[in-house]
Amino acid sequence: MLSISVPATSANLGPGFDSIGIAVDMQLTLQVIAPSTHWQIDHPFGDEVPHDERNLIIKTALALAPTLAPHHLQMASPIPLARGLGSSSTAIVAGLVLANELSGQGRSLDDLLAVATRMEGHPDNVAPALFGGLVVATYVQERVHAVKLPLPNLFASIYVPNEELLTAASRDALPAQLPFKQAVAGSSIANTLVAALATQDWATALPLLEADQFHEQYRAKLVPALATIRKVAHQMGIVGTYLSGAGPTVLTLGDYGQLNELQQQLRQEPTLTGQLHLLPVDATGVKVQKS
Ligand SMILES: Nc1ncnc2c1ncn2[C@@H]1O[C@H](COP(=O)(O)OP(=O)(O)OP(=O)(O)O)[C@@H](O)[C@H]1O
Ligand SMILES: N[C@@H](CCO)C(=O)O
Repeated sequence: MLSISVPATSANLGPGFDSIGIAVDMQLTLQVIAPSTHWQIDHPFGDEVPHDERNLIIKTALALAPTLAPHHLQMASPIPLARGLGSSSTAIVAGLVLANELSGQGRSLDDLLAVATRMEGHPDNVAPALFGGLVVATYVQERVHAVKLPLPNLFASIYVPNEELLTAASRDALPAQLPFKQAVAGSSIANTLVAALATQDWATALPLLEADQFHEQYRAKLVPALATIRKVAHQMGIVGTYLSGAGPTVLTLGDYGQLNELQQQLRQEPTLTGQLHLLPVDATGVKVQKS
């Protein structure tokens, strides 16, 4: 039996808009049950997510391998939909890897990254979903350039609000243009963040995660939990909180003990009625098992 697992991912890390992402240890798993007369995928998401070839996993697989024979599939995933934890990227990566395995195309992960980025529009979720860890990537002139950085020995405190926020809706909140001065400041902050992440200089990196100029200030009104969690964390001397992907999830990077204490405080906040997770980084990315 073929089994594929793909980690959730958190994009942007503040100023790394559309280009930095980190994989966390929360996995979508996809199993191939058997060949079938038609495509069918069993999953726990109800009618919101299709069970036939309109499903994003199957649509993606057929985009890569249009003549693929139909199969009965089973998907399980604790990754919430449209919450900023890369659910659409996990589906795209699972679909591409499924097609690659079943068709025997033998494409490399770099090749799959190029296809996945074209489908998703930016590489910040799909790159760490494929490679694991912390990845900095860009998509220019139809080419993806991706660099995996040394694995951070960090944990993620993840607050998932109860309400969905579709990426498309969250991108609608962004301005069409940025003043030149703000763009230069944003770029200098992002450059320094990447240098700090690459050298594992957390004292520099963690405050810069909170210094984004590109998107958070425009999206903050959609995600009141961002200000609440930053305030509680700052009162405890903890920095490193940002809007995960397009939101509404809010993520704080840090060490396990510190984040455990943070979560105890967050549980006392009456407005934070969503789910809390405390997870390690996923180092591996997509995994394929054959038995
Ligand atoms: N496992 C899945 N199987 C099929 N479709 C999925 C799956 N996961 C996500 N999707 C589709 O992707 C949509 C969510 O994509 P969207 O880009 O808005 O959010 P996200 O990927 O969870 O967040 P972000 O990109 O900000 O991290 C869902 O509404 C659903 O249509
Ligand atoms: N970089 C993307 C991530 C969600 O796909 C955004 O913030 O809109």
